[in-house]
Amino acid sequence: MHTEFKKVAMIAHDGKKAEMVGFFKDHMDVLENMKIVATGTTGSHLVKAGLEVDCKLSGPKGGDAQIAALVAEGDVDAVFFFRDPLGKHPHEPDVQMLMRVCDLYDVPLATNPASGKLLMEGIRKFSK
Ligand SMILES: O=C(CO)COP(=O)(O)O
Repeated sequence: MHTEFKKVAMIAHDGKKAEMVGFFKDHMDVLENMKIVATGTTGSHLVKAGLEVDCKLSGPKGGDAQIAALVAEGDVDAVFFFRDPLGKHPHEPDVQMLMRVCDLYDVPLATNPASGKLLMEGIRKFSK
């Protein structure tokens, strides 16, 4: 199991971006000690909220696939992916692939804010 958290990925579907920004601000104390990578549009929102973020392509243009590749390479230690279960996503195969790769490599994946909070508390504990 992952006990060292150096880099996390943050991704949110459009209907969840506001919640992701709030979540990001609420956990600034943990995140400021970490590298952050994000899909393009999510990342641009997070940059505005105040931290350095490595912004990949937008999700529908391949951003989820880029983050999946980082997970497969062992370069991402946890994924926060706030999904919108009511939305339609043209890149659903990429979304499934990212989640599958997290399961394949046993990388923690939080797909909603409630599980995100619990994962962040775990990261906080291991980072002490
Ligand atoms: O589509 C996404 C996740 O599947 C998110 O991508 P953006 O952050 O570019 O909107």
